[in-house]
Amino acid sequence: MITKNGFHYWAFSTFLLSITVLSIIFLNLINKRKSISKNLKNLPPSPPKLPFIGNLHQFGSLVHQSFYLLSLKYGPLMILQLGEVPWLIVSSSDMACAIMRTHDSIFASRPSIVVTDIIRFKDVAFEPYGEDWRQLKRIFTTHLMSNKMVGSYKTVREGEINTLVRKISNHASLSNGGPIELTSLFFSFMTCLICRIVCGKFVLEEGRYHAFREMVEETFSLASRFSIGDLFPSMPWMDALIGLSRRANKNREKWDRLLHEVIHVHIQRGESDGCQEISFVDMLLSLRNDATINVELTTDRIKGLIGDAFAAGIDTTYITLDWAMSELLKNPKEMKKLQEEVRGIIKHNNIVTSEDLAKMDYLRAVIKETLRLHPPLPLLLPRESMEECEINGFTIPKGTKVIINAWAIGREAKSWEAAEEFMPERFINSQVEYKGNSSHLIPFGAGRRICPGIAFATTTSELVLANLVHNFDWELPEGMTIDEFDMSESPGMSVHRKDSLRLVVKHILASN
Ligand code: HEM
Repeated sequence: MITKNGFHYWAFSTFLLSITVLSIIFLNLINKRKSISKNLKNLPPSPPKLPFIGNLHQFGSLVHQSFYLLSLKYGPLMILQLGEVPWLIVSSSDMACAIMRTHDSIFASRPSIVVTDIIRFKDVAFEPYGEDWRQLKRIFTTHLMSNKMVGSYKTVREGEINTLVRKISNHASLSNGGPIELTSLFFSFMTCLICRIVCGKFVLEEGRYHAFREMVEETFSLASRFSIGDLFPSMPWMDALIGLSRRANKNREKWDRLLHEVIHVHIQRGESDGCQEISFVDMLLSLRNDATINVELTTDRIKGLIGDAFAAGIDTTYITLDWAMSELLKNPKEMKKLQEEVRGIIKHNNIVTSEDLAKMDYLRAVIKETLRLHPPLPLLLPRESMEECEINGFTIPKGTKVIINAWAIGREAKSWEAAEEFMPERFINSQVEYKGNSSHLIPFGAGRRICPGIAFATTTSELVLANLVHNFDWELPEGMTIDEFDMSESPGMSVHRKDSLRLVVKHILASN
């Protein structure tokens, strides 16, 4: 029972406690407000927002183009509120340089993304910055994508190019001038090539190619958008409600089964099964006992590394081929110049080989110009800051999610004359390289997170393109004028042509 005094004592202490708690909350609020307004004062500008959706209403399905238009008004560093989450959008080469070079160590992490978090194994591309990522990237770069390894894929690459050229020749001789669908040919070519390098020829022979192709298509369609959970983290259940989480989990299970089977088959066959091609999977399995590797190569990590090669290597490279051919058809003078270069160098053979590429400056310029105008990942891959820092007088808080608009940077008026035009000549005698110190040409990103597949992707694209323009003449489908040839983009994380590329193969070299 509470006495009168006791009651007073209880009431008084409750009163004191309440005052203390309220004061703490009040002081906290004031402090928070102070720190928010301190940060707000220095934050990059933002377009006006609507309640709840933020700036989501200000862009259409081609997000990189909408970001570009907004950046013309709000500047090269702007904050867009995507639902509940603020994102820093970077749209100039100077600001990209500040993020990916000057402050690279701060911006080298990746944010969590709902779908990729479900689908991925322990991989390189989406692993947050840290020792695990460092070790996995070293393995990926040294044992799959080093210049030496890229050189060693010569036979496989040229074999697949031969098959591609044969398919096109057959079409040309049988089709009576009907158009050939190049987009799906490029996709098949890249899937076969990556399959052979990563898993070995026998995987292709055993029909798993179709399974990989299906998986890559499904993964890209899933990973190509922000989920509701990314935009509104307070409502993660929405993704389950609309079935996205179930689709992503199903995709993960399918990858798991496929990769498990590939690893299991490799372990059973061993390296000494008489197959001449030592694949990336063989290499990874042998590295499990290598004392120089500073990370345990668990099955999850091996799956992650294989998954990266498929997810990062196929789509990006075949998109480059699609856009390069499209630009050459849209610009016949440039096509002629390229054919003259290639045919001038390759006089007697009908297959261009890796050794011939060194002499083809215009060809290299065509691929660079294609990647400037059509970076396959126009917004690169997202980054996240690990500390607060200051850029261009603005405060960028720790944990800021960052998008770098390579598509906009490829069109920046101060870096590129007649930026919208396809002019490969601009790269002849120019110092601009993908890995160079400038941040004008960044289709592969830059800094610690730079794409490890540059040498592989550029050699492969150059070689395919050289063979296509050397062996064949190309025209638009009958009745279509250059002005009618549609160069529209389709929405997504990787940006394809809206329509698949259909062209007429007009003439085949006599030697074929
Ligand atoms: C034209 C073809 C390609 C393009 C345009 C491209 C573009 C990119 C871009 C923009 C990034 C993010 C870079 C950043 O955050 O700064 C990236 C990362 C990556 N790419 Fe590529 N890529 C291509 C081909 C390849 C190939 C052939 C492979 C391997 C088979 C590959 C493997 C990777 C990996 C593993 C990462 C993650 C790197 C990391 O997070 O540290 N890419 N790529």
